[in-house]
Amino acid sequence: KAGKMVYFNNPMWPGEAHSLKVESILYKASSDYQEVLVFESSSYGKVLVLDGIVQLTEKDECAYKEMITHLPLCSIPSPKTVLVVGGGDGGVLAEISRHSSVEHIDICEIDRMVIEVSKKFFPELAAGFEDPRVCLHVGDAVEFLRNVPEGKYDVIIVDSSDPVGPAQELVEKPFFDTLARALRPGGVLCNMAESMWLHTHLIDDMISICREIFKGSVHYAWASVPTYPSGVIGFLICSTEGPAVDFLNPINPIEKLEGAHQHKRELRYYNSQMHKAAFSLPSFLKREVRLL
Ligand SMILES: NCCCN[C@H]1CC[C@H](N)CC1
Repeated sequence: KAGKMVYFNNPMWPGEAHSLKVESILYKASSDYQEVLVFESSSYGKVLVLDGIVQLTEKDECAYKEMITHLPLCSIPSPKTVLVVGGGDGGVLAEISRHSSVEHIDICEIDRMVIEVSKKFFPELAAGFEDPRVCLHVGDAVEFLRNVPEGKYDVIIVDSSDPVGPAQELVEKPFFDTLARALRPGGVLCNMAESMWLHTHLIDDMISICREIFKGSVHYAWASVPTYPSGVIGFLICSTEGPAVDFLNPINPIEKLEGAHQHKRELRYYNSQMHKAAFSLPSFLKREVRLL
């Protein structure tokens, strides 16, 4: 209700909750997959919530979408074909479209309601769907990837929700196998990889799986997102065997990116320094996920 605080607690972060003050509820319905809620908050703009978990707020969504997109796309020379798994709000699509080398973007989002709700309440993000290079597939990415030709993509971005609902399968080994098969040699995968403060077991499991499958390299990077539990979110960035990828030194410098895109929107979080810094990890994490 308006004026009330809404609390986000969840088995993914037992014993803690994050709260935001609600000015007004803008949308609330259940899709075939999850409950979809949009509300106007007092201090973070509009907020998109799926099954009681904050997915994005207007104030800080820039950090997540810019980093999950430009960390991989600025790491390889002229990426051409990109796949987004999830990402139904369109924010990542809008970021990918800044890269003039990209010729084709597939997106596979399971829940059509997320796309429609984003078009209505987050038009700046949903503008990503208007790019002529974008091809939308509504369905289960596990199924979609089974029918993708081997080595099709330069980059795959898994912009998923938490593995406690429709996204459960997206952190399991069989899915990573299909991702690796869909990438060309030297291709890059960038996955949402939860919080270093809350999920080191899950991160460790994901890194172990990726180390088996991606023989190029496996790195963990992170960004500050105040409305995500513990205020940070991580990214697992891997490359398949093939041309070496130096993730820590972006080769598509942001200046070029700034000039290349025809968008009037400037980047709000990503830049070359933040790119490099994102791979600097606290000692406890390096020990716990054996990234020493
Ligand atoms: N496309 C919007 C972001 C989706 N990813 C988020 C990662 C962290 C989660 N706790 C919530 C969703």
